[in-house]
Amino acid sequence: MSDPSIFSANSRIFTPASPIEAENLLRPIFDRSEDADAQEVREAVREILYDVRTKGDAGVLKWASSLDGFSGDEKAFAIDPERLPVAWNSLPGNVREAFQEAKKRICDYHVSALSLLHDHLPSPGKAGFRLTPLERVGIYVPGGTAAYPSTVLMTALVAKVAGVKNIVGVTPARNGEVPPSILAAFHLSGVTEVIGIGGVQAIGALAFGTESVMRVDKIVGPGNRFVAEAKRQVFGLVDIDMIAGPTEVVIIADETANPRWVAADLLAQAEHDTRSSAILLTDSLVLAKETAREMDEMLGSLPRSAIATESISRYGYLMVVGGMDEALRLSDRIAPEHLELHVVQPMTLVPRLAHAGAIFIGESSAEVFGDYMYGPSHVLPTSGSARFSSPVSVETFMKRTSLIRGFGSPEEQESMVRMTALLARLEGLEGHARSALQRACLNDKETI
Ligand SMILES: NC(=O)c1ccc[n+]([C@@H]2O[C@H](COP(=O)([O-])OP(=O)(O)OC[C@H]3O[C@@H](n4cnc5c(N)ncnc54)[C@H](O)[C@@H]3O)[C@@H](O)[C@H]2O)c1
Ligand SMILES: [Zn+2]
Repeated sequence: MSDPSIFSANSRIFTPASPIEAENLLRPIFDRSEDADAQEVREAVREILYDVRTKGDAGVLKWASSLDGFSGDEKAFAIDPERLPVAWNSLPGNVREAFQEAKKRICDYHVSALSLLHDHLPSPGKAGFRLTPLERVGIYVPGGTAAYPSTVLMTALVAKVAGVKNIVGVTPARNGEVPPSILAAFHLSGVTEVIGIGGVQAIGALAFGTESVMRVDKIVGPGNRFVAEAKRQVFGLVDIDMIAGPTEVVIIADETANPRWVAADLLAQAEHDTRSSAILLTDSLVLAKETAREMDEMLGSLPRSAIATESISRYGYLMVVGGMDEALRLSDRIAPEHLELHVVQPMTLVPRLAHAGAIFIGESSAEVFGDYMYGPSHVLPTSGSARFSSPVSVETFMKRTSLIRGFGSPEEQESMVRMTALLARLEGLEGHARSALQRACLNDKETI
């Protein structure tokens, strides 16, 4: 653990002489999830999931009580739905107003995203597809060390807009209680089925089903490394949105950027978690030095300075590179969850960047607004997975069914019968060939 009183962000300024040196310096951020404890986490998760799968509610109870101090029986898993509106009404008026505004923006964005998705119903002789919402989805809301009601809105509202009928919220009770802000957020999102258990045992209950928890089709939502590993292990039995790792931001900035804003945005990311990563890529040594000075000053009064200092000292970088091209290349290599562009003409960089969960264009578009107020979900691919996966969206909660409606003409049919039978026999599947041949319009079927 770094000592916040002697740490200086200046020690995190790097001036690599070559692209390969820059990549080597950044290597620790790629290994954040694979530290010495990774194997232990996998084993611990396997044991808990085994208990839940084989013992049902008794398995859930065992781990909820030993890990989270849960007291009560399995009837206490489900939270009385009448408590949700009570929790909502207990929030101060200005907080309710902010939540309602967030809800409006999230719904507006996802309704418009949904309007771009269309079924393609096939005309005779064509193929198409249909999109259907999932029937039953579990929304995991983390709650081990802090309450994240914003995550309820950023997942459950998206599921609602997508048309999911049954949404079950799961979140750990801390000291026997689910924070009222979480219950209030479920109420605002229209979720009435809430289960007050968390961690691996909750993921197991959702995936396998127990006597008191009905299994779901998909589990969505972030969580700590135990939750992420549990989702990885149940994937296949149910679908999952992604395996969320520690959060990160990359800021690409030129000499025109405001170092105070850059510093504030780096620290906002760093305060999440000791394994968060906050990275500045700039072509200006002056900006890097001023940003370091601002960070040191801000860290002094930040309530979570111990966490932020720890994450900056391990995974924070103020990297001075040879030019914007190199900054863009490194950013794409990192494929950050969040990418901010503090440069003169930020829109010109967007087409040149292929990999990021969300791009915040221009220095006014701070990532923290994305956590709460911009419409797109703040549940985004982390740890470089933006190279191959997408943010939570309406499509997360939908699936596609192919629709097939015959061939366009007797001639086409005849030709397809012939080719299908040929390929089926090549694969040794005579039953397939005969099934196709049943549809032949030829006079002499045996000649095929
Ligand atoms: N990406 C996002 O959008 C987003 C949003 C909010 C939070 N988060 C992340 O979610 C995470 C929240 O973590 P958290 O811990 O506060 O809550 P959590 O709900 O993810 O995890 C708490 C649970 O972990 C289990 N657990 C704790 N120690 C364990 C052990 N030794 N063995 C087995 N299980 C154990 C407990 O059962 C507990 O209920 C953070 O990493 C945070 O950064 C991400
Ligand atoms: Zn954040």
